[in-house]
Amino acid sequence: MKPTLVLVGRPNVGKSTLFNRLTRTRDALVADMPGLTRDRHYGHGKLGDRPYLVVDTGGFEPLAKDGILHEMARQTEQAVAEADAIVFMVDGRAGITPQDKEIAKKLRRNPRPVVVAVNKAEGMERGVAAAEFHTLGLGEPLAISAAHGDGVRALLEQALAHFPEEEAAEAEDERAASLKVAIVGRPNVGKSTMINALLGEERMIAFDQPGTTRDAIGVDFERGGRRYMLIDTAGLRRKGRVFEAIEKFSVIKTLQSIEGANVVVLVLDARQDISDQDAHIAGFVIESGRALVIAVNKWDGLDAYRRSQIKSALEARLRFLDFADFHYVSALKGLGLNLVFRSVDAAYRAATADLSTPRLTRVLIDAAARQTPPRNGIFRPKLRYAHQGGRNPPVIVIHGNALDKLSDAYSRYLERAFRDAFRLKGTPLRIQYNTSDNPFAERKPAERSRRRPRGEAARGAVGRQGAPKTDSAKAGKVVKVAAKAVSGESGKFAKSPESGIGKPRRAHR
Ligand SMILES: Nc1nc2c(ncn2[C@@H]2O[C@H](COP(=O)(O)OP(=O)(O)OP(=O)(O)O)[C@@H](O)[C@H]2O)c(=O)[nH]1
Ligand SMILES: Nc1nc2c(ncn2[C@@H]2O[C@H](COP(=O)(O)OP(=O)(O)OP(=O)(O)O)[C@@H](O)[C@H]2O)c(=O)[nH]1
Repeated sequence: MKPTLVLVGRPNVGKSTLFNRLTRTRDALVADMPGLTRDRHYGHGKLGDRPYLVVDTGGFEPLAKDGILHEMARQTEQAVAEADAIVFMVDGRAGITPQDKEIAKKLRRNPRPVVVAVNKAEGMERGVAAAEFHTLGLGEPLAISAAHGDGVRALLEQALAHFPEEEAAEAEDERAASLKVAIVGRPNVGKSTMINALLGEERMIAFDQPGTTRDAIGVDFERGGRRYMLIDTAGLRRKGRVFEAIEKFSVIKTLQSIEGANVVVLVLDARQDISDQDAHIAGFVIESGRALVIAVNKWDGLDAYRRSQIKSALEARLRFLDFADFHYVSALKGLGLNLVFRSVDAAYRAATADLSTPRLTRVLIDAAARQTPPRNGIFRPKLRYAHQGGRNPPVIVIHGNALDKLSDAYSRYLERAFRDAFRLKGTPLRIQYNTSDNPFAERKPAERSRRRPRGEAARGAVGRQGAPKTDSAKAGKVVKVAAKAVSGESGKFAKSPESGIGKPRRAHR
């Protein structure tokens, strides 16, 4: 399982700046999906090949006794208790404050590894910046600059040092005997009721004790002749011979169980409006590349008018989930769960499908024949062939020329064509473009200006020169999804959850 890093520190030390830096590549994956907003508090990151999850706790207020700050402190304490490693951020310019000491006191009692990050240390002598923070009693502090990136790699290396590198285990897991299912959703949507309904009905096979605290508890069960493992999200506890879901909502458990699952069942509450939290959890599932089934719960006792109202509201708000099956269920009455599991199976099949190169290419060529990729300036994108670049989620790599000039709308058109042809229902799908050299890219500027075509076209050609993609284009590898992440790196990041952190230009599921 991916290790989870939790960022703590008093307000304004730079946690969200660091969070953005640690998670910046994720933006490219899920941008451009209508209606999808992202939570600024949790996301994916990578150090080289090593993936991790990161959670920004935002204003940790250990001194608050009641009200909203108290609630925030409670959530932070829960995150700290569930973290794999903690990054404790302090402000190297402000020096130690009483609040820092208070937080340090709590962290010293925590058994998890803690790294002290002394932020805003750019332009300062590293040793000097970090020196006074030794007195926090949490080991060697590291001087960093979240804004400029200095020291961030060393910080990550230290924070992740305790965790073994993930090996090819995941690929093996894919074919494991039982299909791993996570049932997730915000508090009170009925997850526990659903889990109890599932487990209560079914014969228990085994109960896996957690080997370490990082391993989620899983419960095996059989349904319709197939084996599943339900990954613990709601806090499954054994009560005599039955299992009971008891614990309260936990962000980290939710993230980890999504990561550990083959298929995620996202439970929504038909009687409540869709909230940002619902959309954020869904967004995280897509980011993780997990197959997804939606269960709209509490469907019992609603009249026809109310039901149609709810359906159209869901459609409007969750358009970015149109690749997934929606089921309208009642966990309380045990209705509709069979259909949910049928979709779970189908989504997993789609996620792990083998897509043959000849068929992919045929679908691509047919799609291009039905609708030619529109010209973009002087560029006429040309689609040549496609092959599968990965599974779970499926990755389709398309080869051709000037593919970085394809519009988002055309990309979505291609995605629909692949989804229809291969019946890829319930799984995110990633499309990558591998474009051949741009004939203008290698020429010297002088030569280019001599040969410059007129008008729009000329501006297009010159404009490309400074684009961040040029290097990778030369290498014959423009992977569109990655392009923006690079350009979003510098400068100030917005903090609003709606702001999309530097708005990637385009991306694909
Ligand atoms: N000089 C300098 N300023 C920084 C650095 N990192 C963050 N800042 C600034 O510090 C201020 C606070 O940064 P945030 O990332 O919002 O801090 P935070 O800890 O998330 O704050 P809360 O959300 O209130 O908890 C902003 O004005 C940042 O621009 C850094 O490395 N160097
Ligand atoms: N009418 C109706 N009520 C339901 C249904 N499923 C759950 N509920 C009720 O919704 C409430 C919340 O259900 P839980 O199963 O505790 O929800 P949860 O998502 O596990 O909530 P947390 O434990 O807080 O994460 C309870 O009062 C349930 O009885 C349903 O299908 N129909």
